[in-house]
Amino acid sequence: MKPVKVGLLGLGTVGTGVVRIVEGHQADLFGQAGSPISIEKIAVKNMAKLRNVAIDAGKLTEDPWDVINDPEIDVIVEVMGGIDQTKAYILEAIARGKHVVTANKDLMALHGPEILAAARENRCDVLYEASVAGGIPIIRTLIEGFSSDRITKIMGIVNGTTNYILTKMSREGASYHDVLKEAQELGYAEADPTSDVEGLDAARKMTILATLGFRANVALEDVSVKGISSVGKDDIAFGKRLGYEIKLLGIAESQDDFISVSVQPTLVKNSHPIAAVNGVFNAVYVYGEAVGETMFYGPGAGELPTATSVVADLVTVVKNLKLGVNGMQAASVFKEKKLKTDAQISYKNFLRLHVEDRAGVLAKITQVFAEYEVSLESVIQQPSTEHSEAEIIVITHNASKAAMNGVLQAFESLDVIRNVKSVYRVEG
Ligand SMILES: NC(=O)C1=CN([C@@H]2O[C@H](COP(=O)(O)OP(=O)(O)OC[C@H]3O[C@@H](n4cnc5c(N)ncnc54)[C@H](OP(=O)(O)O)[C@@H]3O)[C@@H](O)[C@H]2O)C=CC1
Ligand SMILES: N[C@@H](CC=O)C(=O)O
Ligand code: NA
Repeated sequence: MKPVKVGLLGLGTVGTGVVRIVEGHQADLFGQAGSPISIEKIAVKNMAKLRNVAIDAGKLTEDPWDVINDPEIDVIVEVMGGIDQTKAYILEAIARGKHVVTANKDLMALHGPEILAAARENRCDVLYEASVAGGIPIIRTLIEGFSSDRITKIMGIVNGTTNYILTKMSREGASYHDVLKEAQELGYAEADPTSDVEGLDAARKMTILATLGFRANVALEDVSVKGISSVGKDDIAFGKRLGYEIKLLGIAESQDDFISVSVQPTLVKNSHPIAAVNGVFNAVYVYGEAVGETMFYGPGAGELPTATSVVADLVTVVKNLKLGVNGMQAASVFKEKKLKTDAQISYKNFLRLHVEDRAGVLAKITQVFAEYEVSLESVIQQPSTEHSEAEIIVITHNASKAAMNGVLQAFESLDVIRNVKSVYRVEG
């Protein structure tokens, strides 16, 4: 039987896993897809590099166009990363009638609608399960599993690198920089890890999840983003004492079709299942009006978990080829996008303030909260290590983002406050 011919763009962490699974699971893949699958060509940056998997050197090329332009290739698997040039390769592949499987969230978050429209027009599949939460089949779940429900909240740990860093900082008191280096060595981090630690990678993934979950085209610029580079060991320790873990959470919410999407370090109550997600593991919590609470858990990065999702998409493409239905999935994005204003977005907050240690300070601070109608759940005061200074920890009830911005601005000119050490969203 003629195999389905695959062209691979990239043979790094994920590409190596794809080769291993396609080679190692041939019989199972054949059983499921109904055709043999053969990797025919592989584009890499440097052909001289030593590889971690046995490869016929004749299959390698340093020019991705050799793969795209090959009329024998049926499916392009893009696991090399990059945005503009990679988009050009993918659009040309689609124009030539090739199906595409990609792990590239950067590309899908920025240009997904354009690429998917081109795919529909050319009756091609473009599948991207590996782009969000590595080995967790969350994209399929949102498109198919929840097609009958209205989703109102998606909350996720969707970046393995930062969860690995925060876990090691919390459990072992490890240094941020040492653990980041370790995550890079393990193949979890992006080529430029700034996008992991500053939250951009998670924001790209939340753009994709919110688009699919709320069925409206959410854009990357709609996501407010804060990363973990300013999270200190003392924040983690304070959180722990109060019964919280700090996690980099992506949070997408929809109320009456008005949506908000954000990524930020968040204090998560220990009793919430997402607080127990550690190391490189990811989890996506989805709340649907009918189904209620659900949560999906698994490895978010790394060679074989990510490649599992890539190859599962490849099997879907081959099954669709058998059925003659490639590129014919119903569009699941059909709603007009309506974004919440800061006055409509509300959540609990944790604040750590360094203040002057004298009578009347607490009253002045609580007065500011009262002026902005922010009510408080708890206030704790303790001596600071600095002379004549006290530390105040406040947890608010749900308060609008607009009101909290007002409070923080007022604190800038409040003489008794020496320093707003940290402000975190609180969940759970
Ligand atoms: N690592 C992970 O856990 C996950 C990664 N992803 C995504 O998967 C993609 C790949 O990630 P990963 O495998 O970690 O990346 P790597 O950096 O490990 O691998 C990239 C591969 O692409 C090749 N490559 C890069 N640029 C070019 C180019 N211009 N022409 C030809 N080949 C090129 C490199 O060649 P050479 O080997 O010669 O340098 C390398 O083989 C990215 O989009 C990433 O965001 C998604 C989920 C998880
Ligand atoms: N760098 C990413 C890789 C997977 O998408 C992460 O750490 O999650
Ligand atoms: Na996934």
